[in-house]
Amino acid sequence: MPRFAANLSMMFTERPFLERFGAAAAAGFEAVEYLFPYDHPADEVAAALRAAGLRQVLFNLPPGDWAKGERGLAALPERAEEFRRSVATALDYARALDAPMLHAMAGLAPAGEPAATAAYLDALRFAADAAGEAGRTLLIEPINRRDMPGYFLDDFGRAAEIIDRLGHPNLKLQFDIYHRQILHGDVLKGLEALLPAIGHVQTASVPLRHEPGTGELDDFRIFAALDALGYEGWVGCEYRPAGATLDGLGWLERACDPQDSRAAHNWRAPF
Ligand SMILES: O=C(O)C(=O)[C@H](O)CO
Ligand SMILES: [Mg+2]
Repeated sequence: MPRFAANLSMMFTERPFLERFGAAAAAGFEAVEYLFPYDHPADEVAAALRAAGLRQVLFNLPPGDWAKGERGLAALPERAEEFRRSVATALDYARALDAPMLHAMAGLAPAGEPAATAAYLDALRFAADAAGEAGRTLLIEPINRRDMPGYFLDDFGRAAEIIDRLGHPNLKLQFDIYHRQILHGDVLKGLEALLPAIGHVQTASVPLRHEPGTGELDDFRIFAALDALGYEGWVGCEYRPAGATLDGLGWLERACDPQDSRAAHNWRAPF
C-alpha cells in the first residue's frame, strides 16, 4: 500500500494547529501535509514536526488573501511581484521543515485568457527554478469547479500539457483523486497516463470528501493500483472526517493490511 500523510488542515482539527502534529503521530502517521504554515513562525512549526517525529511532505505557497476568497497568485498578471515574494517565503519554510514539495495555487482567472496563461507559465518557470535551486519540487493541482468556481487550473489534460511544455525537472503534478473524479472520472487510466508527471497524490471520498472507502469509488482498489503502477510517492489524506478524526481511521488500518482481500489480492490492476 502507498505511504499515507495526514493532512493537518482537514484532519485533527479538533485541536489547535501545532497540536495536530502530535495527534497525527500518535494515530500512526509518519508524515504530514497541510495548506499553509504561515500563521506560525517556521521554527515553531519545525519544532512541532520534530517533537512528533514526523516528516513534512508538502504545503502550499502563500495564496494571497485566503479569507477574502483569493486562491493563489500564479495566474494573476498583476500579482507577479507578490507571487515571486511568496516563493521566497515558502522556500524559507520549506528549508526549516525540510519539505520536499510545494504546491503553487493558480488563482481565480478565466482558463483560456492569454494574459493569465502567460503569467502562469512565467510564474511556474520562476518558481520551479527557485525550487530546483533549493532542492525542492513545485507542484500544480487541477481543482474541480464545484469546490472552487473560477479556479484557473480546472483540467488535468491542461495541467499535463503545461508540465510537458515547461519540461522542468522540478515541476510535477499533484493528482488529487477527489478532484480527478469530479472533473473527468476515469481515475485509474488517468493515473496510468499521467504517472511520469505525478509528484504527489491526494485522496478523499467522492462526493462528500470524507474518509476513503465511504464514497462512489473503490478507494482501496485505487491504492492497490498505485502500487501496481509502481508509484513510490506519498498519498495525502486530504479529507474532512465525517465525525471525530480518530473515529474515522479504520480505513487506514484496512488499507495497510496486506491480508485485506480487496486491497492486495483477488483483483488484478488493469495495467
Ligand atoms: O483543495 C485541494 O485539493 C488542495 O490540495 C489545495 O492545496 C488547496 O485548495
Ligand atoms: Mg488537493
